Amino acid sequence: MKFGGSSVADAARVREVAQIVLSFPEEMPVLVLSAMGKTTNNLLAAGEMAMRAEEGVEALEPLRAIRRLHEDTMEALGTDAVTKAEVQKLLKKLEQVCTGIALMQEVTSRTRALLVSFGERMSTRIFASYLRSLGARTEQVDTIDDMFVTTDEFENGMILDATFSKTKARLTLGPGDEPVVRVVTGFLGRGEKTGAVCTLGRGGSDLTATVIGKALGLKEVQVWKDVDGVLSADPREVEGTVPMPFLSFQEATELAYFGAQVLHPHSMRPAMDSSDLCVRVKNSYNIRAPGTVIGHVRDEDEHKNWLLTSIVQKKNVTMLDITSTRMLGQYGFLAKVFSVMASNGISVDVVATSEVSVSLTLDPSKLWSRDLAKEELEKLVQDFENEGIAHVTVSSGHSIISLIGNVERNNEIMERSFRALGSEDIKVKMVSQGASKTNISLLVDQEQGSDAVRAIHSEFFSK
Ligand SMILES: Nc1ncnc2c1ncn2[C@@H]1O[C@H](COP(=O)(O)OP(=O)(O)O)[C@@H](O)[C@H]1O
Ligand SMILES: N[C@@H](CC(=O)OP(=O)(O)O)C(=O)O
Repeated sequence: MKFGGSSVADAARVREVAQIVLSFPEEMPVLVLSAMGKTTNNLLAAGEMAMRAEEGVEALEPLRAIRRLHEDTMEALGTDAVTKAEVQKLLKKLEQVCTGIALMQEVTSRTRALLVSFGERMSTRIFASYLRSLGARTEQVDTIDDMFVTTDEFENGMILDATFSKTKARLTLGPGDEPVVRVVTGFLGRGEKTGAVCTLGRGGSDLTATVIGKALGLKEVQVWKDVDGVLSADPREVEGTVPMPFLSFQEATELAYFGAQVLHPHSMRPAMDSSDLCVRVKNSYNIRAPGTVIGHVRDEDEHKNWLLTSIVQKKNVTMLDITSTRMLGQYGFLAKVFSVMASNGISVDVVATSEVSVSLTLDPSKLWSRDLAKEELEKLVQDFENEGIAHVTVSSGHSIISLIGNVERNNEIMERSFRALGSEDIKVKMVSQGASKTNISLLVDQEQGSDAVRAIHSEFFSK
């Protein structure tokens, strides 16, 4: 069972979640917890501010907020003295790391990963202590202690195979062992080569949960959030969203990749690799809601009525239009285009080709900062010119609207979507339905992006 930051945001939420966990007396779930509330964001802010700090870093507001939240929570829950001491030690170490950043006037990716790790390391200790106070046998587990092994991208480590055997060994109860609830840190691992603390990328606790599910051969991983499941669109953008009873892993992966914050892009992979593991998205604020089951295939009945699952928007998208009359249609044109992209280390999101041009959208996460993006794009355009691929135009400020649904009925999906967009006078600049069987992508101007999502959502979910 995984509980995200919003589910363990304060003492009251911790009490609620503990009741959810204890309502499964016959089970001894493995719990995966994220940092409390907005602690991860506060830790990142503390790192940035520490770089410019003059006086002692402990005065920095994000650090004060972190200390206040965890001390107040321990006070309210009556945390035992040993755990209190452990958390105080972590808070002290956190301040030392920030002091180091202030002295060095620099915060590296490796340091940021270490910085954010304090969130999950504290939340799991406090939660385990509270469960113990309710009479449950519990054990707090740090995945950075010889359990989750990742590649050495400090803030986006990929899970390495060694993780599965280590996790199985660490969490499997022996024949004589007393049943115990393990409270495991989400989001964290350790780089195989550097041995440095690494994170699995923002939202990575979902991935921690599915990795554990696969390692232990579980039937179900429950991901508890603050919504009734995977919804038909982002509830912060669209009114009247409805929870989906079922999603395939592929739909969930496309949703996450194309911008739905609700699931981590890589979190479905371990579940997809396990023949009988499903993921259930539940709401810790509304435990009666059935939630969304994410599994391999829809059953027949489901499939018959299945049209559109969800609409998701990815903003801040840059598009390249590559026009060449000389090379189009000739063997190797596309290969040349993609080799230029690869040599610049820029990943492509969506492609649409026409008789005389290729349009590519660039994954915004690969364009970290405005000036880097500008330099990077200028070099990219220059490389295309040098390759003699002819004219390239760059345009930014687009949104990709992805329609995750039954692409076998894409005529109906497209016809109704274009009608909805037309009635709002929203212009579609590119359409792409890649190899994916579940995703049709439309490119629109970013300032019309949310209106586009609302118009399509109203067409399919408000009738
Ligand atoms: N299609 C969607 N379905 C459900 N939630 C969505 C969707 N798109 C965006 N969200 C947002 O994702 C949030 C849940 O994801 P997240 O913040 O990662 O939860 P947690 O921190 O509890 O794991 C919701 O509060 C919601 O605002
Ligand atoms: N705390 C980490 C990991 C995570 O998955 O958080 P959440 O479950 O709140 O999305 C983050 O904020 O990215």
